[in-house]
Amino acid sequence: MNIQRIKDLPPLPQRAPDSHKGSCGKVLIIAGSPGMSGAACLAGMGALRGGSGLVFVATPAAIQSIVASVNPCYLTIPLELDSDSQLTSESTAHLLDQLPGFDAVAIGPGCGQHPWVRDLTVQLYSELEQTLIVDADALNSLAALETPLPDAAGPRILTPHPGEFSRLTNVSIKDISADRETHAIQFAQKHQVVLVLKGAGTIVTDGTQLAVNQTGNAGMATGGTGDVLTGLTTSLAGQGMSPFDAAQLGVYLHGLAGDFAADDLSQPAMIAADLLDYIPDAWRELIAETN
Ligand SMILES: NC(=O)C1=CN([C@@H]2O[C@H](COP(=O)(O)OP(=O)(O)OC[C@H]3O[C@@H](n4cnc5c(N)ncnc54)[C@H](O)[C@@H]3O)[C@@H](O)[C@H]2O)[C@@H](O)CC1
Ligand SMILES: Nc1ncnc2c1ncn2[C@@H]1O[C@H](COP(=O)(O)OP(=O)(O)O)[C@@H](O)[C@H]1O
Ligand SMILES: [Mg+2]
Repeated sequence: MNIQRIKDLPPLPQRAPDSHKGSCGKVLIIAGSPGMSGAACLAGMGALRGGSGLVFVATPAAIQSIVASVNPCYLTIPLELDSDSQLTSESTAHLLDQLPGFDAVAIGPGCGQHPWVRDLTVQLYSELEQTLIVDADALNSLAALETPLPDAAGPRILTPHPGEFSRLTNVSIKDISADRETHAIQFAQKHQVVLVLKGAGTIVTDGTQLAVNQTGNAGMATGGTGDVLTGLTTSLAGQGMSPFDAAQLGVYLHGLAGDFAADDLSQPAMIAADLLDYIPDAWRELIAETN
């Protein structure tokens, strides 16, 4: 199959003067667990900085107050767990009832490898009609399945780093690193997903198109930067961008924010939360370039 190499960025989501929070995308991020509340916060704030009109973060009830206290701009939904680490039936019903109202959904950052994460990931992967961004422990849940990936009811964007991709494919990190493009394209074709293979020169491919990202730097090799990307990509998908375009633009903006952060703060000192403070500069540069 001929692969189309994409060099140009897609058009940016438009924000009409009469836009309101109901027209800029409403997204849901399912993230976090005790000890990893930060991943939920970083992903939620990444979605806010991406431009979403409304961001909801669903997180285990035990850490809801921690997550909510970090930023007042997203809303939180408590996930009630039973003694088997499963969602209670009331909590499942409450979450599923709200799903049709979201424009895009993400699952995985900081969720840990618990039964509720595995079951909810599989259910959303197969049944959600909107774009689903699958990251971190949701990827690990898919990798642990004894069956092939389920058929998906809607577009899927998978955002593994090489370690997660290795678990998904049963190919060693060394072999993946030797030919990142081929492994990414084959996976995207086989599973009909947009695959974002992270790391220096992040690859975005849907199996027919391929973009190799040119922004970003080694200062981004610090915990939590991927969680910010999940939020950003979910936000762009929720603003109506196609899954491939949302992934390509999200990765580009994320890396550009990282480059601005490194310029000001240095690669060693920058941390994931700094990316959130530099996404505005990245947006400004992109908006100026396209005007
Ligand atoms: N503040 C927080 O709450 C944070 C929570 N996190 C969560 O921590 C959990 C574990 O995720 P981790 O990703 O840390 O652990 P993993 O065990 O999934 O992956 C880490 C390993 O993957 C490999 N790897 C990653 N990037 C690579 C690259 N570019 N090239 C080659 N190999 C690479 C390395 O072997 C590395 O040790 C997830 O739920 C994640 O979302 C992290 O996102 C860090 C921040
Ligand atoms: N050397 C690097 N150059 C460019 N980008 C990098 C580099 N190292 C890490 N990144 C980026 O940082 C992010 C790390 O994501 P991930 O490994 O999921 O981190 P975490 O799970 O800790 O949030 C990815 O977007 C990745 O592309
Ligand atoms: Mg990650």
